[in-house]
Amino acid sequence: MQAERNLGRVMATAHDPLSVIHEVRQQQQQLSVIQEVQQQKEHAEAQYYFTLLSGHKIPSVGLGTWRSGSFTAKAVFTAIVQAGYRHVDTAQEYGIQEEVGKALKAAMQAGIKREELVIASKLWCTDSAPDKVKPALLKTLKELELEDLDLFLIHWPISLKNGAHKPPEPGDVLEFDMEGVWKEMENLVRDGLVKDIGVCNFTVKQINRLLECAHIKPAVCQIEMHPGWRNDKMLQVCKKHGIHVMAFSPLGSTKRDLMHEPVVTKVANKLNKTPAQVLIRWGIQRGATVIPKSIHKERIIENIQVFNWKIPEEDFQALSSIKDQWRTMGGEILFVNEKHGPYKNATDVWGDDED
Ligand SMILES: NC(=O)C1=CN([C@@H]2O[C@H](COP(=O)(O)OP(=O)(O)OC[C@H]3O[C@@H](n4cnc5c(N)ncnc54)[C@H](OP(=O)(O)O)[C@@H]3O)[C@@H](O)[C@H]2O)C=CC1
Ligand SMILES: O=C1CO[C@H](CO)[C@@H](O)[C@@H]1O
Repeated sequence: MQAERNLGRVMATAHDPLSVIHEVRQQQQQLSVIQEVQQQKEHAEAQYYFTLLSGHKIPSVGLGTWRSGSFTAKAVFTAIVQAGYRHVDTAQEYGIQEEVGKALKAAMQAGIKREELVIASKLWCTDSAPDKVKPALLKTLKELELEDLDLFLIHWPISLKNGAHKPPEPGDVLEFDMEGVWKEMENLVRDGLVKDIGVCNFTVKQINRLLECAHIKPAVCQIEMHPGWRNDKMLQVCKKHGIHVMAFSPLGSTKRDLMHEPVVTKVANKLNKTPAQVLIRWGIQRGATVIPKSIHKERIIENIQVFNWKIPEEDFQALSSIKDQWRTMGGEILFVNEKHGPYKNATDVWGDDED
């Protein structure tokens, strides 16, 4: 608009015809750059959101906060105010929700509106019992200093007793009342405390069981997903039911060096992007929201520069062909190979809960 006004002013006031032509050309160039930037911005914004079953929008990139420790508040504030993130993923279990809350408050004081933000948290296993769901949510809201939450997820399809060991021991595991817990999750939506509800780490069988008893379908299923653990079956099943997938540990977390995987570095070099950007973009192109964690400003910014470019089909296929497939999440917390845990082993997706 400003360039258009300037252009009009030049036309109206200039006397020398040659200088008028020169200035008009300059202004036209300026105008087309502005238009291009505006189009790119709109394009990036359009790419930044997916729509959930409820009709609410969810960003395709969010900031992960697990293990962010004392750097959490700074990382969250940087992500929102300096890097343009509008989605933060956290959990009661991470022990940093008060830090997240401080950063959200500061971001809102800096002019970000609450309704622009999608804040997700999770119900920890020691609260995975019907009578504990609402108190757990209220505690989370208090820590985050929010009146409502955008997304509340069952963290694991498992119930643990209070004071369970970390990692839990077999004697810590209780019967998981999926139907009862989900009913209480639904009540949170009805009470206006939560906009959308969902699950994490569910197996295909558990998703199917949940769909049989749910009155409100899970909007989101958060699972480990990256080229080293594609999780194809879960992705397919979720897509079939319109459940949006949120990919955790998209960079391989701290256990898997995906950023030096030859195919990842090859594609990154070819596209002139970083390995992290290629991994994040790969998840988005599969239709998922991706939640990389970083406490470093330059990486936080880098990890959201994943719009206005695409991984070409042949490179996408190459990234989707890594043979060595295993989840980074599981073994260390005894959810894998545990009688009551969801998975039989690190490559199982169906789960043994009904075997
Ligand atoms: N629902 C669930 O059960 C689970 C949910 N999650 C969620 O998913 C989020 C992401 O997963 P997470 O396991 O943390 O792992 P990520 O795959 O996001 O990897 C995080 C690691 O990558 C580093 N890193 C980040 N960006 C870059 C970059 N551009 N270049 C190089 N290194 C980088 C980080 O270091 P640094 O911080 O030093 O930059 C950190 O060591 C979690 O934080 C959590 O919110 C995770 C696991 C389970
Ligand atoms: O999100 C996650 C990260 O931290 C937890 C352990 O404390 C995991 O269980 C989990 O799934």
